[in-house]
Amino acid sequence: MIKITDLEKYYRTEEVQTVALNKLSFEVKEGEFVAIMGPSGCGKSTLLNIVGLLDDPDGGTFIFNDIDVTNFNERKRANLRKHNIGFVFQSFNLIDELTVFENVELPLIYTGIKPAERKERVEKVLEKMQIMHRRNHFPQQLSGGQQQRVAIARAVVNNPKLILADEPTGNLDSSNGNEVMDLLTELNEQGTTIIMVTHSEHDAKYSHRIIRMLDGQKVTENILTEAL
Ligand SMILES: Nc1ncnc2c1ncn2[C@@H]1O[C@H](COP(=O)(O)OP(=O)(O)OP(=O)(O)O)[C@@H](O)[C@H]1O
Repeated sequence: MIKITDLEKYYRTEEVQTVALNKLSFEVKEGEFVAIMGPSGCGKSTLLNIVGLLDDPDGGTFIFNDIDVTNFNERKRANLRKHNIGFVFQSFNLIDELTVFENVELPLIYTGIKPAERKERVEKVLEKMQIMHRRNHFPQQLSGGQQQRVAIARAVVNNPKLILADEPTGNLDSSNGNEVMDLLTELNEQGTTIIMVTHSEHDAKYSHRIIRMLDGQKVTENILTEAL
């Protein structure tokens, strides 16, 4: 599904140039659950932004679903992104002014789904995430664990092939964190490919494979289990 070869990304300010990704290469197959680990500043978020088609690399190639997307412009990237990729962030990134239902409905509006079908799909995913009883609440009225369940509902409502999760349990206690990891595992078992950045060895154990990074490069890879 993903083939990255010699990926490079630089950040330039007037005085200095930071190498965020230094000829990084790896592959992720459809159905895999991959964890990415490494110290602060090693380039994990930069990598996730490129894989999520939110940013473009300065060198190397990126193949997504057999398409070379390395030089896609923003319009083409956005189109591919909204149909194929769901995002889950550490800080949930829900819109405070919208209800639970409206937050989850938003990606369906972007992809042009009609209201009746939107209602059906949002309700189905809220049921699945066991948050239906809070459908008319606003994010601030929910616990952290509930907010992350809403964020996962929003990430999956368009049935993306790929979920990118950036420290999804970073703001949760261990019981809510485990619940989120169980949800991600369940989605993976149903066929969704997952790439998760984490600082937690505990969370990384839910994955099939751990890629460890240092200074913008891959240093090791541990295979834990085979993907289904
Ligand atoms: N917008 C930016 N401008 C300048 N430098 C940046 C920018 N974004 C990231 N960097 C630098 O690029 C390098 C990689 O950053 P990145 O955020 O990808 O690391 P990370 O592994 O995700 O870190 P963390 O675990 O702390 O989130 C760091 O040295 C960082 O300071």
